[in-house]
Amino acid sequence: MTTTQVTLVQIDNYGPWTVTPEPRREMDLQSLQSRLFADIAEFLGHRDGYAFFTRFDNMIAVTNGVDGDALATLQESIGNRYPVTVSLGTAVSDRPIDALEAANERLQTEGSAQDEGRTEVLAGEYLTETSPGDVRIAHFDVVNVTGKYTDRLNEFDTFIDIERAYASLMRHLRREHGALSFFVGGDNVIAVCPDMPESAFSDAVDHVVADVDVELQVGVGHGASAHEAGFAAKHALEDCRHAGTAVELFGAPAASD
Ligand SMILES: Nc1nc2c(ncn2[C@@H]2O[C@H](COP(=O)(O)OP(=O)(O)OP(=O)(O)O)[C@@H](O)[C@H]2O)c(=O)[nH]1
Repeated sequence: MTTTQVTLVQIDNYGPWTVTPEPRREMDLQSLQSRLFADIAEFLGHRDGYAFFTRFDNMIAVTNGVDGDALATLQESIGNRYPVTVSLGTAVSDRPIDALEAANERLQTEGSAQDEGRTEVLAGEYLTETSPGDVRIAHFDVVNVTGKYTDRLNEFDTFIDIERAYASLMRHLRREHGALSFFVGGDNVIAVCPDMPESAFSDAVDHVVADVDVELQVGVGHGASAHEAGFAAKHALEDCRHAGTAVELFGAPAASD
């Protein structure tokens, strides 16, 4: 059974800050947001967590193995170095969407994202132990994106097709399984999944072909942390490339089939 620890990172009162005392230059906001994401990704990555940029003002992280003290250090360091602060809500569940819901609620009950009195909330529950079956990651990519898209179409039309495939996949996995899928660049989507049978991954690939006519392949891995599971998934994806298969599982077998 998977046990995913999810942390919601929310920039405090960011909307008002972006327009005070008047609207700020857009590229200044973009560089602030990407630097903040890079810092959070680096901090959590060194502790074997994964961070996803999602909307940048809110980011979602898988933090199995990271405790409240470490997150407090992250929060303090951001407060010292940036003109904004962050709140961090964390929760644990067997389904990633349920962990995120609970993490989100921890911030929502403390006040609005645009409440100037609600800053630097650090709330949550943290796993005290980790085990190899806790995190399951599925790493999807488009089969031969270079030959079919990058070397043939202009970048914007390629982007439209990749985003359509991402939207189709993320909705399907959210609806059917409570998984959280994130576009991570290029033609890659990383899905944080609960226990799912192998057939669920081939169903997801079939769904995207039928829905938007984009062919995906996927490697699936387990681990005690996001890094361990994600690394195994990358190896499984390499197996797809070599074997020409759509789905490969790495390590422990899927829960049931
Ligand atoms: N985030 C992330 N991006 C990757 C990774 N591997 C490749 N990419 C991105 O995906 C793009 C396409 O690379 P590939 O997926 O290897 O190319 P492809 O033509 O689809 O080849 P096949 O996957 O073998 O079918 C690269 O330009 C990178 O931007 C990865 O592990 N993580």
